Amino acid sequence: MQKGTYLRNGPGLWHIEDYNFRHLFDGYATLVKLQFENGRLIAGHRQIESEAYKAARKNKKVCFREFSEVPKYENFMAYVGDIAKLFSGASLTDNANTGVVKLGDGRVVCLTETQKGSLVIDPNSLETLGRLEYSDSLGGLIHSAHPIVTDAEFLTLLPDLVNPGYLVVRMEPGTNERKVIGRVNCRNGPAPGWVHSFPVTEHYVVVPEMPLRYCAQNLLRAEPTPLYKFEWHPESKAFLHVMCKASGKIVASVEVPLFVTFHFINAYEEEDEDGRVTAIIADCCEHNADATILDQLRLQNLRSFNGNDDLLPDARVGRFTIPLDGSPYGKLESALEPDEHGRGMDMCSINPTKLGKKYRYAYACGAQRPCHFPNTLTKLDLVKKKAKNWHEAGAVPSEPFFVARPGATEEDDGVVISLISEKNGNGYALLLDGSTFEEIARAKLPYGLPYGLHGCWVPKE
Ligand SMILES: CC1=C[C@H](O/C=C(C)\C=C\C2=C(C)CCCC2(C)C)OC1=O
Ligand SMILES: CC(/C=C/C=O)=C\C=C\O
Ligand SMILES: [Fe+2]
Repeated sequence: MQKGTYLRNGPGLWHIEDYNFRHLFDGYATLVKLQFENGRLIAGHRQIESEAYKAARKNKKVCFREFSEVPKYENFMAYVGDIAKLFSGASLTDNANTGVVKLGDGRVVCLTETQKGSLVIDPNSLETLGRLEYSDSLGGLIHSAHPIVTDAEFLTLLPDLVNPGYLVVRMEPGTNERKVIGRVNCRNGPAPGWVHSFPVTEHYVVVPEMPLRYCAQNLLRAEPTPLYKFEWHPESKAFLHVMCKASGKIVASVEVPLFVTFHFINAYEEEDEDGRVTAIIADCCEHNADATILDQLRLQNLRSFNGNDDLLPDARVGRFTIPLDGSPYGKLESALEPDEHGRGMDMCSINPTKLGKKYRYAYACGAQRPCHFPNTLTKLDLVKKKAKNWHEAGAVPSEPFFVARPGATEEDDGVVISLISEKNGNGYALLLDGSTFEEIARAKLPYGLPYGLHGCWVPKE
């Protein structure tokens, strides 16, 4: 196996003193590393030292606005003061608990939905080095938690809550300056749809406009609503916009069936026999247009599985077809029969060399029911429309992360890394063969780790 370090980020600490958080996404970020070297594995974990985390530790209470937790105000004036700080972003969290990416210039950055929560870390010591201060003046407070990162660029979306739309921006390695590629105006709705992630093809950026939209009112609330900072607007419909990366021009903007997704898997350009691009295909982990998955990720629900009740809402690989011939509608279908993966589907990865290109395989978490949370690792063959599943009773695996074998020519030639939380609270690192999906190795960890979200690979130079 290639020498290098797998890093995984995620919310990992869900209490301050005796106050317990309610939602999975509220936890203070915990970074985990698995360092592969000369056939040995060195593991470690560390809390990310965000301002939000440090302030909570110091003051023994929540001090910033997290995903659903907000500071408890001593009096009405304190509340009003905090609302004012919301508009400047000062009261928003920088708890970078969602993902971790390696930029083309070697910096490793942990991210969340807030722009201020872009924190540079040391991949060896896991030390928090400081904030990535964007040097442009694009402003805004939020961005997509999943930028598209390659050695050549960092692409992301900046939702505009005032004038509903999205800026598509690009940052070059070695700089902190995002430059605007173009802007998409929302087709409908009081606010932009949530953009936790978005897909790209070789030449285009796909901007999703989900009917699960940001909600300014919910942002101001002290108590969480069932959809947290969002609102479900089926009447506002759903759209996908396609922007040319080189010119910033919108080449398609189609209405699609209602959908709910956190994670796009990949996208690519479909060509006719003359090599002309006729359509864009975009795949995502789609929750059957049901936003209740967000509330299902409350810790009380996740921790209350009794072995019998089946509470995980159905999900599938949603495949969008976006025609580029000016037609007003796009299609949404299941890319394979959802029963292939137990009707659970999230936390996906692909071979990064296939980013934006026609691809065959994806790795994700599926379900072996009954369950409350995705509990299998699944390899999806999107050509044969088949899935191969890994499952161990009572275990919860985190996102399967694909690392190609050096010199590989086949798409699935590599290993899949996942961290497994066992029923008894212990945990281990699991390596599956990317091709056969059989176990290659497992390494028991000296202590259990919290569930985590997204990872990246930092090769050893
Ligand atoms: C995972 C994961 C974490 C996460 O969100 C965390 C925050 C702090 C999100 C905050 C917000 C929104 C979700 C909507 C708009 C406002 C704002 C408060 C920034 O989301 C995840 O999926
Ligand atoms: C854990 C999850 C979403 C994470 C977002 O980053 C979804 C699980 C759903 O089935
Ligand atoms: Fe995510």
